[in-house]
Amino acid sequence: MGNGELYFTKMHGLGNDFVVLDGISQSVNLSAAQIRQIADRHRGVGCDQLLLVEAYEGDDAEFRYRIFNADGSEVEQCGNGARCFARFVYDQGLTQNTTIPVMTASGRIVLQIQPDGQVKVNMGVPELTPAQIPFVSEQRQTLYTLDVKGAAVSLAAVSMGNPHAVLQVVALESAPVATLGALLEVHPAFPKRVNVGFMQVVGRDAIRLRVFERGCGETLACGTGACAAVVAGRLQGLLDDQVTVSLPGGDLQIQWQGEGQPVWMIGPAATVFRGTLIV
Ligand SMILES: N[C@@H](CCC[C@H](N)C(=O)O)C(=O)O
Repeated sequence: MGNGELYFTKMHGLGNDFVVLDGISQSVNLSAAQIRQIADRHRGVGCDQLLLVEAYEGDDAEFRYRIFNADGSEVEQCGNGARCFARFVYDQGLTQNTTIPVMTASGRIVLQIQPDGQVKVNMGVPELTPAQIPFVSEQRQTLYTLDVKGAAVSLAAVSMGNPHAVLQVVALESAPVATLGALLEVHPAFPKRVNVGFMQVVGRDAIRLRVFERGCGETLACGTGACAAVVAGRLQGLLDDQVTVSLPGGDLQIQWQGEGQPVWMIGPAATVFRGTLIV
């Protein structure tokens, strides 16, 4: 640290907050330690994830965007981040298009800026094969049972490009999000660690959700977590194909027609401030 400056934008999607860096107009090469410092809420700007926007050379996408958790780890996908990325490249004049294909570490996704300013995202087809999540199991099941410190925990396992465990709870307020979330994040059954969602089913078209995110702890909202929860709930026969997911930071609309189909997410993205980082 201490030998350069980087322009950044602070954004959030339902309180899941991001430092967004334009890696097209400036050169960005950050170590994991520098990302941890930027994400630090006392010694840095503070964020759940850092998003890096880059040019993409191929024909099938306009941009590439990379996602780093607050602990410095690079990850595959981020739903709230995708919406903020779309607003960022559009509002900064990096594109004039309102339909924006972008390459992520888990493949191509397509973002659509809506007339009301919200962003609709095709989040791709969920992956349910254990080895692809990755999750250690001989066969695919709707629900798995894991031993967590001697207790049997029932959960669904879904990848939205990144790995998710989804647990159903009766009362969200008293769910052991911090304790059980932290234990499951590093459970050996998830070799790349996991995001852990606690889902309360309110009706066939509504759930409440809290997510303990891999690499940063509980956040106010998790877009891929909302998608994974709807997939898990649909596969258990609990939900219809259009679901309002209420997170601590606000609501997302999630649609999933079923096996082999992509998950659609609609939600807001907000810009909070811009500034200069000393790195
Ligand atoms: N907040 C994100 C997910 C960010 C990445 C996640 N913590 C992981 O490690 O996979 C979202 O909105 O999806």
